Amino acid sequence: VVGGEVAKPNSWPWQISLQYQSGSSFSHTCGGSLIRRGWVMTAAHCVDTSRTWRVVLGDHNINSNEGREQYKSVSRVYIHPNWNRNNVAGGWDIALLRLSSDATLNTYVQLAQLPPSDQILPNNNNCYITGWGRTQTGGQLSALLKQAYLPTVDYQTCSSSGWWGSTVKTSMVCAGGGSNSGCQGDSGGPLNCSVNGQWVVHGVTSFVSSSGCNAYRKPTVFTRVSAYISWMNSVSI
Ligand SMILES: CC(C)c1ccc(NC(=O)[C@H](Cc2ccccc2)NC(=O)[C@H](CCCC[NH3+])NC(=O)C(F)(F)F)cc1
Repeated sequence: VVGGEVAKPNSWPWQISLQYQSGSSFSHTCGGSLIRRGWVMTAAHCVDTSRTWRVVLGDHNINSNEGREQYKSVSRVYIHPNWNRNNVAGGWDIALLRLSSDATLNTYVQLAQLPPSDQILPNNNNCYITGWGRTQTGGQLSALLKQAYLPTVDYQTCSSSGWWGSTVKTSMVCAGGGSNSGCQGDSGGPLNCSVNGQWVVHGVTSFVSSSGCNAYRKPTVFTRVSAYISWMNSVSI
């Protein structure tokens, strides 16, 4: 997350850290959202390589064990069948992870609220991106979970010339486009939007401009969750 601030610990209790085994330890690679006690929603591009994954729930500092974490291995990865790893602009950048055992829900670990099928937010809706991703283009991961105010940019604007043009599809959500943005390592994490006074996960962090994470008029692009509700239900969730 470029810009924004360190989040109050466990204030986004559905946020998870997706980590892969490297040697004898695990490394953070992406974010995700706990959507059922045994299921995590993340980006397809996060899991389209075969690795040993683990999901950390209830985390704040990914480099230390603060006692609130739950560590889960992943028993199965469901990548959207239409995902094309050579074309992130094609969309379909969504995947579900079946956990080896159910999470325990408590103050630090809660389920995300998902939107109704095909709900589209208005322009400039109040949203926050959260994650442990790089804090600058080419910078380092954040040890502490960060949040940044990232209001939605509607499709008409986001797909116009000077913005993303035809790279962005209606199955995506744009947010930001100013000094705040997502960045590598935030992939798969939630775009948390305030709807009727509740936080609803409307986006899965998908891509930023290759000329820089917070490039002007290149909002962070998210998979639009409301476009995939039926697919997620079909994965026997
Ligand atoms: C033109 C279109 C096909 C397109 C292709 C690629 C991108 N962006 C990218 O590929 C930039 C590259 C990058 C590297 C370093 C620093 C900044 C940006 N990376 C990204 O946007 C990666 C997803 C890559 C998926 C494909 N493997 N996502 C993210 O960094 C995140 F966290 F914002 F979601 C954007 C659009």
